[in-house]
Amino acid sequence: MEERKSKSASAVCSYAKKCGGCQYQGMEYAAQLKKKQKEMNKLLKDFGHTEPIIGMKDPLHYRNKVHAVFGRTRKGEIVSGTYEAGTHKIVNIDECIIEDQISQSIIHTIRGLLKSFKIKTYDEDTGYGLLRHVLVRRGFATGQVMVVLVLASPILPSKNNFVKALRKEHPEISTVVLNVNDKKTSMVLGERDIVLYGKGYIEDILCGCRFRISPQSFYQVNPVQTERLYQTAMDYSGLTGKERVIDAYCGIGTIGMVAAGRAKEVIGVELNRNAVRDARINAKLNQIKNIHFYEDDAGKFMVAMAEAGEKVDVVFMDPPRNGSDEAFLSSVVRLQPQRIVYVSCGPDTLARDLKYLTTHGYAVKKMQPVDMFGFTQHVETVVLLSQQKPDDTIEIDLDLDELDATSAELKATYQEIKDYVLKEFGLKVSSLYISQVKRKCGIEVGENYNLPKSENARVPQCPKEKEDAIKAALKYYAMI
Ligand SMILES: C[S@@+](CC[C@H](N)C(=O)[O-])C[C@H]1O[C@@H](n2cnc3c(N)ncnc32)[C@H](O)[C@@H]1O
Repeated sequence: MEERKSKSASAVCSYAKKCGGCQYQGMEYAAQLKKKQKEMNKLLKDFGHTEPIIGMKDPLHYRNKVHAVFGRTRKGEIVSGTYEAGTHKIVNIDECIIEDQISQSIIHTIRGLLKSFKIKTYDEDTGYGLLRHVLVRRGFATGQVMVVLVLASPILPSKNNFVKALRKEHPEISTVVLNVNDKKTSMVLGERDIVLYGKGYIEDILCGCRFRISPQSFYQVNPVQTERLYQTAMDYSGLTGKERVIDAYCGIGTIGMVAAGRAKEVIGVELNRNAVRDARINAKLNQIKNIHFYEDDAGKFMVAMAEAGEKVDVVFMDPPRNGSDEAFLSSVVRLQPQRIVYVSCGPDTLARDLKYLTTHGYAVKKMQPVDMFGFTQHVETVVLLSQQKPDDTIEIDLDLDELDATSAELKATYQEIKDYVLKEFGLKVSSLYISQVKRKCGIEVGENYNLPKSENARVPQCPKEKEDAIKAALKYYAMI
C-alpha cells in the first residue's frame, strides 16, 4: 500500500493502454489542469470568462467508489478489473492510482476467496456462473464501507461463511449487499438488493450534513472536491433565507440539503426511487424540515410546475452527463427563477444547454470548473445564470417625469402622453416606448433613462403602430 502511495502523479500506470480509464496518464497534474482549463475556455468562450479551475490537493486515490468486473481467462484464472476499452475483454487490475486503496484491497481479497468457496465467475457469452461484478464504496469521512456483490442469481452458497471470511480480512466493512442481476445486459446493477450483513447502506458526511447512500443511489465519487463544488454552487446561488428553491436531478438530496439552511423552502426532484428514499431519510437524519422530495422525471416535473404557475426563485440543476432536455429547460424559462445554478459533469451538453438558456432570457454570470476526476479528461463545472428582465430596467413614471423635467422642450408628462395615445388611438404605451420615441425625435431625455443595466439585456422595442401614435401625441403637445 505505502509503495502505491509514493507513486508520482506523472507516472504511467502499467494498465494505462488497455484500461483506457485515464486519458491523461503520464501527464503532470499541473499540466492536466492547464489542458482542462484550455479546453473549457475554448468550449465556453461564447458565454464569457471561465474562472481558473479548482484543482485537487492530492490527485491520487480520490475515488470513493471502486467497481470491478469479474471473469476468467482462457486458462481458467480468475481476473477482476475493467473492460479493455471498446471490448468485453477484462483487464486484470491489481492497483489503480485513482481508486481508493482500501476498496481495491477488498476486491483483491474477494478474488482470492472465490476459489476456496467454489464461487464461479459469470460468463457473459454462455450465461453460466455466478459473480458478475463487485462494487465497493467507502465513506471517506465516516470510514464506513459497503461491498456489493452482483450475482446472476439470488443464491450465494455459504453466504454467511463467505461474509465472515471477508470481514475477518477487512473488519472495516460495515455492510455487504447481494445485488441480483440476472439479465443479459451491460448495466452493472440489477433491481433487487438482498442485505447479507449490516444495514444495507453506508453513511458519509459532506458540508456538515450526514448522508445515507444505498447501493443504487448516485453519490459523487470525489468527496473532497465535492465539498468545494457544492460551496461554489452555494456562493453562486446568493440565497438569503427567503427563497423557494428547486434541486433538480437531486440524487440523495445533497445539494438541496446543503441549501436548505439558507433558503425558505427546497423542492428536490429525482428519477431514481432508491435515491429519493435515501433523500427523504437524509432530510430526517439532518432534521431538515423545509425540504420535500419528489420521484419524477425532472423535465415532466418542471412542466407541471410551470403549468401550475408556481413561483420559484433559484433552480439548482445537476443532470447526468447527457445534460438536460428541452422540456426541463423550457419550463425553467417559464418559471422565471432569478438565478439558475447549473452543475455539470458533461462540458459539451453544458454548452448546448447554456445556449438554450442564454437565448431564452438568461445571462451567464460566472463559470467555475472544478477538477473532480484527475488523470481523466472529465471536468465538472458550476455555472451561474441570472434572469435578464427587461422590465427591471424601466423606471417608474414618476421618476421618469422628475428626471426628464430638465428638458426645456418638455411640454407634456409621460402620463399625459399615455392618456392621449389611449384616448385617440386606443393603445396602451409604456414609459419605455415613450422615451424611445422621444430619443428618436431628438428630444433630450435623462442620460440613463431605460438603458439596460447589462449589455446583454434584451430591451423590447416600440412597435411601429405605437411609435406613430406617440409621435402624434408629441405633435399635439407641440414637442416636435
Ligand atoms: C450527476 S447526478 C447528481 C446527483 C446529485 N445532485 C449529487 O450531487 O449527488 C444526476 C442525478 O440525476 C438523476 N437523473 C437522471 N435522469 C433523470 C431525470 N430524467 N429526471 C430526474 N433525475 C434524473 C440520476 O439518477 C442522478 O441521481
